Amino acid sequence: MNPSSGLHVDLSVPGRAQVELDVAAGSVVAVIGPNGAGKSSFVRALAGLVPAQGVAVLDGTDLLRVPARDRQIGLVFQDQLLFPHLSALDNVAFGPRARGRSRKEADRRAQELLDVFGIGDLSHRRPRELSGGQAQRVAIARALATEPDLLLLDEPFAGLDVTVAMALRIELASHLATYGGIAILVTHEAIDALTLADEVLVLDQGRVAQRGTPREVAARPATDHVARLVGVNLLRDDDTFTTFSPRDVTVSLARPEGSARLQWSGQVASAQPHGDAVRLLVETSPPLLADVTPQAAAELGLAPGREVWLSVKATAVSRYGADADDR
Ligand SMILES: Nc1ncnc2c1ncn2[C@@H]1O[C@H](COP(=O)(O)OP(=O)(O)OP(=O)(O)O)[C@@H](O)[C@H]1O
Repeated sequence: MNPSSGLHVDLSVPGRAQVELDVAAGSVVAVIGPNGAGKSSFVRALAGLVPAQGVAVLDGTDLLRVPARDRQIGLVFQDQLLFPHLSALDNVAFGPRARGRSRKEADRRAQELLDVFGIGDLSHRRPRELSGGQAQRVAIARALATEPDLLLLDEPFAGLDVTVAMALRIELASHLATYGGIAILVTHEAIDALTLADEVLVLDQGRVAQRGTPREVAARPATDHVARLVGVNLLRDDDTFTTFSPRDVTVSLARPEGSARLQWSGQVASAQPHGDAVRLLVETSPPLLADVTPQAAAELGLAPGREVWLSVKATAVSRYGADADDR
């Protein structure tokens, strides 16, 4: 990597986040982690919305030394609202105009972006005349319009209808594929981390718990949270990790016979449809996922609060880490 391109971060928001990170130009980084892990504090520090110590050097310039309004950054945050008195087109054209583009050129660019995000025909509408999903598309178009070197997206799909979120994800993915800048995306959804990102940054209690490609993080999650997010179960014994799929977990109401199996008991915390199955989150220690058929869920009364036993065959688990043979 050319030392003057890309992003080098070593920053601290005292008591909230401490992050060291190097990102190559053109990369998309997904930031994941449990509630309160410091994800928002980290991206808001880059945007200049919360005070931070340290450095964040983007293409040779330390952002933390640049006033927030002068940072070449596109923001899509839930609370960074659209200008209510401007049309969708004017909201998107605002940035390019403010940076000296002619009105005609800025409007042309804004219209192009609204077209890309499938709302070109709504360009004359004010924010209050748009649905949540449409307004969110305008916000993303606005963030991209200035061709920022760094794009920060804090849960851009939160609160949207599943279908709208999926469509927006696809549009954003195709845009990010050709975007030359760096994008940092905070998300609670595994699908974002796995499909949109080149790299995943896992935060936990304000610290970096893991970094890697989506494939690496999914194959070898370092925290319970990530394991559940990517849909595998993770047990940790010092430096050895054991993983198994929720599909390989047997759920029963009575303690399973036979000692050759790993087994746990706990209360069902949630039961959600998951493809053809019902995915249970069970409050064992640590919490585990189990997939059962809808028929089994109904027969066993697997609703939140139900006490169950979980078991898994030794042949269904894989192990990795210092003491495992690492296959
Ligand atoms: N304005 C604030 N002042 C002081 N502490 C804060 C403030 N905002 C957040 N915190 C604390 O900083 C820590 C990190 O919070 P942050 O919002 O960055 O986490 P997050 O990973 O984005 O969480 P979530 O997924 O819930 O949005 C938490 O302990 C939180 O309570």
